[in-house]
Amino acid sequence: MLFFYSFAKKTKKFNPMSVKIAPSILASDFANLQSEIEMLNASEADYIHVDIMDGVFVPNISFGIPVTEAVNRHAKKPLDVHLMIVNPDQYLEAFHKAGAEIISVHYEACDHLHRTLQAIRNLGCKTGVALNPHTSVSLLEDVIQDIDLVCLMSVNPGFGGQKFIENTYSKVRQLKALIERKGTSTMIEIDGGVNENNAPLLIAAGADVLVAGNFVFSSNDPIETIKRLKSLKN
Ligand SMILES: O=C(CO)[C@H](O)[C@H](O)COP(=O)(O)O
Repeated sequence: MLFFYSFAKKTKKFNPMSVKIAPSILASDFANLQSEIEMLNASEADYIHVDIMDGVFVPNISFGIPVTEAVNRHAKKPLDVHLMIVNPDQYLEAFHKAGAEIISVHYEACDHLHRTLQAIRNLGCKTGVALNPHTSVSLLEDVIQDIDLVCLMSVNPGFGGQKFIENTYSKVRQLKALIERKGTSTMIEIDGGVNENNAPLLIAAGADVLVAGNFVFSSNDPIETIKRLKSLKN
């Protein structure tokens, strides 16, 4: 519970009963990043989702440490940093210093996931593990107690604006069952193709955090879109 409230400390409006929304700035206007962050500050978003892509782990390059640091300078919401990179251990400290509150690494990119999670914890950040669509949640059985947030990829990582993969619902239910069986307070985050049609089903399956890129930033009124997503019930 303490963990839950510490995430909320930077958030002005906070309703513990509602799903949390993490707009992905991958879909924002990079030429106007400061005003995009100020828009998110004024919204009901819970986190700012920051996608780091290296062109190796995923077939796209987004931005890196200096941009994350610049975002953090203006952000009044916690940064939820998703590392889609190889050798994440090498950059954990740099992203911590750049302002990350949650650091998610990919299961598929870590040879020694337990060690990586300890390193994230030792920096004082919350630990996140992202799973590609083909990766089974059962692989987290022996490490779930060390994970604050599991990010289930509902698209193949690398690009915004892709179609949501329907198998995600079943993965959310499996992960929820694992978390309940192990008695951890791990949050379930969904990333990719989230919109107001699939969001209620994801919430019903057990999702705690919804990442939304294009659905928010391509809408006519992103602040209103975030509010609508946040008010959705299962
Ligand atoms: O991780 C990502 C892509 O790898 C993005 O965060 C994700 O795609 C969100 O964007 P959208 O909501 O537009 O799908």
